[in-house]
Amino acid sequence: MNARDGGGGEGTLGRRRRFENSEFTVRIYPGALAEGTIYCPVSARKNTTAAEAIERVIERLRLDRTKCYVLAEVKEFGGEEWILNPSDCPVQRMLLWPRVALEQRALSGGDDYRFLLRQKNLDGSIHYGGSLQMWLRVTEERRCMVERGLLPQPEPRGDHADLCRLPELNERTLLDNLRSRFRQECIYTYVGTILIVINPFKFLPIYNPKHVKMYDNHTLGEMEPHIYAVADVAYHAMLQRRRNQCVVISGESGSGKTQSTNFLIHHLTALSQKGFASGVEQIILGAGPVLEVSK
Ligand SMILES: Nc1ncnc2c1ncn2[C@@H]1O[C@H](COP(=O)(O)OP(=O)(O)OP(=O)(O)O)[C@@H](O)[C@H]1O
Repeated sequence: MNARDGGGGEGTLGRRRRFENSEFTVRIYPGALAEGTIYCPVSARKNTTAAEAIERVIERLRLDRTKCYVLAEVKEFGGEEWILNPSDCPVQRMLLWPRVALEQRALSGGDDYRFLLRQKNLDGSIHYGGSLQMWLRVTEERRCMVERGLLPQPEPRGDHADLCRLPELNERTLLDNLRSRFRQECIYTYVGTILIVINPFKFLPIYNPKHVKMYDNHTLGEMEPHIYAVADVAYHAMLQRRRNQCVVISGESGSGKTQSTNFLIHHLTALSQKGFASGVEQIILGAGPVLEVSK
């Protein structure tokens, strides 16, 4: 869970008001209700109700509106599910979770705690549609098949990973597409061979060795947009054409140019060393601050 402050303020009252206005990201796992989606991040405040959060998930994942949905809170992997009333506030429930569940969601440890989206039957009973473990296993297997090129890369619902593929291109559709992807934590979007990055200002678990391997030797656009894909194309073009390659990174101050450069260098050194640590990445990164002062 991440909180973004809604404004200034001083003292206890100010801090409390700021907290009341803080926006949190609640991850809602739709399970079998939305194929290919692990979780749907929803922005919520302390007083956002379960009904409102569900409405946002329905909208984002384009779920069947004729069905009735509820949120279930799980505190133990595979354990009992507590169904929230429509007026319950998920953020308030999350604030009772241990710190590890709130702060280290990308790591292990807090992963037992989560909200699931469940379908409610007409008679009021809950349609469970298989266990979460089973569904996560199926999703993981599908993801592996996509990685190996045996299944096509699914596009986030209603979104385009390449703005060139927007059926109608104007400022509004373009910004809507970027916003919608950003809300699903897809910070990268292509415009042909150009990569747009929106600074998430938070750690995303998309820069690990698994991703380095995943983007190794693929043509641009084949996989979900990523800075590693750009680095990969430049690296292989350099090898094939035996010519220097250039990646231009531009943006306003604080937009993430340095971070993007670091990720780029990380991928290039990982590709060139193929697992052999030579310290070259640290040497190149170490030169960064020196080069930046001469900007
Ligand atoms: N991909 C990213 N993932 C997570 N956080 C990021 C990412 N990109 C940028 N950030 C965050 O944004 C901050 C600013 O990014 P960065 O220093 O790269 O900006 P910059 O464009 O190089 O700024 P300047 O032009 O002022 O040097 C980083 O310290 C980091 O916290």
